[in-house]
Amino acid sequence: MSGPEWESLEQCLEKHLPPADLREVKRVLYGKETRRLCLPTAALQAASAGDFELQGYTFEAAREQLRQPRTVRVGLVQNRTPLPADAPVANQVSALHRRIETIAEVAAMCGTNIICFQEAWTMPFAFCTREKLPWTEFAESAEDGPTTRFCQKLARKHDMVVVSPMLERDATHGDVLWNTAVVISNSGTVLGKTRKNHIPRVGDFNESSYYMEGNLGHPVFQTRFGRIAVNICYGRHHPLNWLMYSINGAEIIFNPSATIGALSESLWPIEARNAAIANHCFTCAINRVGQEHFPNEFTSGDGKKAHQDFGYFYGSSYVASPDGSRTPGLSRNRDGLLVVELDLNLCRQVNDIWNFKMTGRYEMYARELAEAAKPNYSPNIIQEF
Ligand SMILES: NC(=O)NCCC(=O)O
Repeated sequence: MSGPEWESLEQCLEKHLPPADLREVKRVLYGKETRRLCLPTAALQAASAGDFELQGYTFEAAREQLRQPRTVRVGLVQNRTPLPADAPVANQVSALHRRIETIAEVAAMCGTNIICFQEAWTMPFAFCTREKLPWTEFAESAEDGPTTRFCQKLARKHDMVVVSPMLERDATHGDVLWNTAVVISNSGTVLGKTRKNHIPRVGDFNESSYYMEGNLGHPVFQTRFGRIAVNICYGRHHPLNWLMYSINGAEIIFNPSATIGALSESLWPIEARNAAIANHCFTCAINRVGQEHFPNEFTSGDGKKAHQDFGYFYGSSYVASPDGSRTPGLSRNRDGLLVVELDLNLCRQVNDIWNFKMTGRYEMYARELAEAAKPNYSPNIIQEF
């Protein structure tokens, strides 16, 4: 399994394919070509000085007679944890705040309207360890914890909606922890929060030791720049999870993630993209980068020797559009900001072509699922003997 030495699929294709083949391969792999977005020189220089990748693309929609284009710029941030996992908790959080502040500054220079960070962005992804301290100390109030206050400042300063996926401690309701994304309006107001609905129990993803499945359903947030939802990481393997955000009207669904190459790299380009196609919406897949080492060895009951790291977080963040096209991914090995311009009119335009909302047999599925979820359900198999 490749680590940082293999930069990206795109770079590999570009290196090895003659231009005519590359064009055809990209057409098949990525759909209609996304145009590169012209980004300000000052932003490119600041990204280079800050040692992170900056890429920009744009998805176009047809001009309509009665509706103006609904153009929005989203910013996807992928990053390493700047300090080692055994540094003091407060130092790790503040180093991450500083890193994100720098990247958000560049996002603002690129005209970003909605920015989203990676899953549990204020901490190392320590859920592999199953240890409680110090990792539970990274949890904060979603409403007024230091990270939310930090994001409110960013939102106000840059007139930007901020999606902040973090470990939540709900002190009002039994001090319970949740894997949450806080959505902060461009005015700086906390618009609300959403919680991870599906908790992995695979490999070293021992997250159920920390929090339960979310209890807030599938909220969609009406922002000044469009209706958005957040399907946190492992939720992307559940098509019905995407569907429910879409049924509630999401035009853009963010998928902040933390996932490693050995487990999911071959699924990564497919799942969020398929969700964009199936639900006539834009999806934004964000993954963290690098390898995180933990002070103590851990095992996960899967026969592997005790180890101190999770594996390689392969970045590769990208945006997919309702017409099935997608941007190239950010690299597998660098911090990065992907700025993508979307015309939200494309959601309805593709809906009118493919009609998945119209042809979806929701009432039939609802009836059959209600039956299938009963303990005495007997699967509808017809057989000769
Ligand atoms: N963070 C998380 O849910 N990871 C699970 C692994 C995956 O879904 O690829």
